[in-house]
Amino acid sequence: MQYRQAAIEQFVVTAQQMRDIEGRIFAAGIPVAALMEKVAGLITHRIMQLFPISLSSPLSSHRIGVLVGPGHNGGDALVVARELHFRGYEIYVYHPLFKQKELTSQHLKYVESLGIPCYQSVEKLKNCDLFIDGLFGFGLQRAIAEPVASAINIINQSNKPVVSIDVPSGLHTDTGEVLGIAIHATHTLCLGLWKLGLLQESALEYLGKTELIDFDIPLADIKAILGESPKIKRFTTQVARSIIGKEKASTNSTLLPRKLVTHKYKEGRLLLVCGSSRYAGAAILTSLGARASGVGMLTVAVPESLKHLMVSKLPEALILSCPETESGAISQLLPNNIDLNSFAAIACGPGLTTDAISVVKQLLNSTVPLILDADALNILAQMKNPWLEQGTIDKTRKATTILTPHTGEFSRLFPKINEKQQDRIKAVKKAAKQSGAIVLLKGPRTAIANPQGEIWINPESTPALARGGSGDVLTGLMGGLLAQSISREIAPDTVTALATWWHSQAGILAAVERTELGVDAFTLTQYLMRVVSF
Ligand SMILES: NC(=O)C1=CN([C@@H]2O[C@H](COP(=O)(O)OP(=O)(O)OC[C@H]3O[C@@H](n4cnc5c(N)ncnc54)[C@H](OP(=O)(O)O)[C@@H]3O)[C@@H](O)[C@H]2O)[C@@H](O)CC1
Ligand SMILES: Nc1ncnc2c1ncn2[C@@H]1O[C@H](COP(=O)(O)OP(=O)(O)O)[C@@H](O)[C@H]1O
Ligand SMILES: [K+]
Repeated sequence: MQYRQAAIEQFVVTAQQMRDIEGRIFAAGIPVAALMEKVAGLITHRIMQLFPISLSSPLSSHRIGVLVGPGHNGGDALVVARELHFRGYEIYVYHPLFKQKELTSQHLKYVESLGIPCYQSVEKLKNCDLFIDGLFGFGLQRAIAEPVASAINIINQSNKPVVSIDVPSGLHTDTGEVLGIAIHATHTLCLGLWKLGLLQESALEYLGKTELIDFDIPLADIKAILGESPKIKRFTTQVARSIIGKEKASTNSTLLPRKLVTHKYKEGRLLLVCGSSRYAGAAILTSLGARASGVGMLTVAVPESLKHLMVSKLPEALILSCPETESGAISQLLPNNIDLNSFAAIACGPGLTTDAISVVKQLLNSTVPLILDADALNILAQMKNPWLEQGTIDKTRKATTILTPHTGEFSRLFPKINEKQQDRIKAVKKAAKQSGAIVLLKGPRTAIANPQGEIWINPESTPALARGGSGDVLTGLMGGLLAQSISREIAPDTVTALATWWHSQAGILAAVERTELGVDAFTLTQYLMRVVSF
């Protein structure tokens, strides 16, 4: 059961994949109507938990407006309407379109026969306290037209809670794009498997709280369509925990438990290259992110003028003071005697300024797993390196390369990928294939792709992280994890996703305790450890 839940929460489907899975289970014999009853029963149960008929209910009355579209999303809504009616709720149905699928039309007929008022004007539902949105699900094909568009507008203006069945009506199931207008839900009960569009940034403002209603689609049918190892997955807390599961914890259980017999160099040697006299704080924040990862040995290369500051902030780290340019950036060389290939991983970029170009070139020539962020990405973009278009960065470097752009850095690095902005998942997939690197596209729904087209999506985050310096923390944390992962055989794209998950969860925890405005980047570093002491 636990295995099923963990697996099902990871899967992500397009509308076509959902249709294909649905097709298999119908072909195997389950009647469409039986499945609809089952699904709608689960939705009813959940709505009754969220909005019970009791003194503790968030509703002032129990009048519920049910919005019914022409397809099976509308059919689900009608079964929910019928069941809630029998449970004592006062139901009003709005069904704007005459042409309905057969099953939907039958349910409407029965609902009408029960004396439940059914209207073609949404105005008649104006006294309802709650709306259930069954206008369109994954069958929405084109922009919403009148009269439904105006009805959605009225519902959105009402400021009442709205529970959307499967997806908020009006959102494209795959891209999350708004097709004309969309329902602003307060709750989205996604049916069976997570729809890709619900993980796209453009959908976020419309979703409200999201949850999956598992209706027991056999895993074999899911795997038959998505493959044994699905290409797109959500990086859930269970995934993070399963990484622990691969190791036997010798002492207390933390994210990456250690063997009893070990030493600092076995627990990861990380080199950070960051900071300038202009952006000294970036070097500190990146280092504190790395510190929180538990990395065994941290070395930080900074311009020589930052050395004392860094020593005072990070007494445990080895600070390499590098010669600097007139502008205060790290210049041509790290100290000559440094053997870059002795590190398990290198992370470079925060606060560098674009004057540190020679250093980035030098690091690209190393054969160590390398994370490039911030100005290192801007430098890479300026270099117009052919690797970015030939998919050969990893092969040429003979080591993993991880690029962590936000949207602006992404468009500078990959100017030719002018996918419709909505489909960030498609864009990051193309970027990874085109460059041969692992690419992490930052934002409210960060997505990570490897060159083989495998994608992790970080499903939870908080706008509290939209704050200068929080990306620097991520780079350090990721560097520390990457350095430690080498001996643990965790794939680098998984490490990238693990760092992203950890960073977001720390932001969420900090925002709960301190509000969204209380999560400055330094504070964020102080919350990281609390997330993973499971
Ligand atoms: N998969 C599963 O396992 C299960 C799925 N279930 C449920 O089924 C839902 C999917 O049902 P669905 O395929 O009938 O599609 P749905 O979204 O209701 O609407 C399609 C209808 O709308 C129409 N239409 C399209 N665009 C339009 C527009 N702009 N303006 C006007 N009309 C438009 C289109 O007709 P068309 O005009 O294109 O011929 C068609 O009639 C799914 O989301 C879930 O709730 C569960 O019951 C059981 C398990
Ligand atoms: N609205 C948001 N919701 C969730 N996470 C966000 C949001 N905005 C930014 N973030 C996260 O915060 C971090 C910001 O990184 P970045 O843009 O590089 O900032 P900086 O360079 O100032 O450190 C990224 O991890 C990003 O995913
Ligand atoms: K819907």
